[in-house]
Amino acid sequence: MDPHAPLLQTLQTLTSVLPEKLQRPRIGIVCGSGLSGLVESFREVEMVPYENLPGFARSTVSGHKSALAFGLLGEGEGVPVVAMLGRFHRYEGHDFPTIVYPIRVMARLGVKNIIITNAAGSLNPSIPVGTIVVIQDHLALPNMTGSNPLLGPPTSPSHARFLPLSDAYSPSLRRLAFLSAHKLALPREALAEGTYAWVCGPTYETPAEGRMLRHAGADVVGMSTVPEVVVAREEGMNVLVMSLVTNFVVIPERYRSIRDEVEAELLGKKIELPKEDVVSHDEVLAVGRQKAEVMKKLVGSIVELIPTAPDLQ
Ligand SMILES: O=P(O)(O)O[C@@H]1C[C@H](O)[C@@H](CO)O1
Ligand SMILES: Nc1nc2[nH]cnc2c(=O)[nH]1
Repeated sequence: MDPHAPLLQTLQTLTSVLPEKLQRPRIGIVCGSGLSGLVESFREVEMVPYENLPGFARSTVSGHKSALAFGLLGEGEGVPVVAMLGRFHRYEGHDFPTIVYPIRVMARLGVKNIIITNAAGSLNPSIPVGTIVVIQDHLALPNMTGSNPLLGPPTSPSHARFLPLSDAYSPSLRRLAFLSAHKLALPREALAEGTYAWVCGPTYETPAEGRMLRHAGADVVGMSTVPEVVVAREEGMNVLVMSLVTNFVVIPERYRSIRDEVEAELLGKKIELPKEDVVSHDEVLAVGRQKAEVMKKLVGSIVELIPTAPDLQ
């Protein structure tokens, strides 16, 4: 896809369908798997299906809708926001310009701060299922091995050819996440800080892959987000990422030994087998539903605080 061609048309379509007060959202939100319920706290919502927007693909993953939601969030007049209800993943077969196209649209609408959510597996025994992890850094194997979302000519002459990512995750926005958790009286363990590993998917990790990512310093792993972060940074946005831990990545301390089992069997002995877990997308969506309310409140509170932070304007 030529990423430039439909941008103007997308913007014209949005201007023609949106009331004036929703046309310049200040904050963008990306809803991860099972987290589209975030839109329930918007007021004066206008939904624009992706199929009506030139350049937008359709999400094919359950737990992801296919619409942009515009609305007002927070007390008083409210802050104009736009949310992606459904994102595009590389494993669905979308190319990078398509995956990040909505982020480029948000940037042209005037979004300066973006809150990206996702569902992720925990690699860290001290980060249990249900925790919301405020991401401080990432490990992107695809970026490092030839599948970087910025491959190819820059989309704009104003974009840096070599984008630094050492400052990708805004400390000011991360601060607001923890302040909000305090304001909402969430227990301390509801939130954690950590590093997100991006893998292409759609396969979940083998135990050896999970172990490697853990040893490499990742706390959670998922199949999205990093392309959006990279492009949001290229577009000059401040980025906050919050991962909802929906499962533990299966990393057994030791492998089940088929040889031991056979040898025991031959000696007439019985071996106690450890329970073997496998992760499923249904489990991922179920935890998303359980934690939807907390995530909604947290995002709402952060959105309300952003206009009060001078360095985020
Ligand atoms: O879109 P996100 O990253 O929230 O979705 C995660 C990663 C896969 O798309 C899916 C796997 O269960 O959930
Ligand atoms: N790669 C990956 N993505 C996920 N999304 C939700 N859980 C997981 C997981 O365990 N691994």
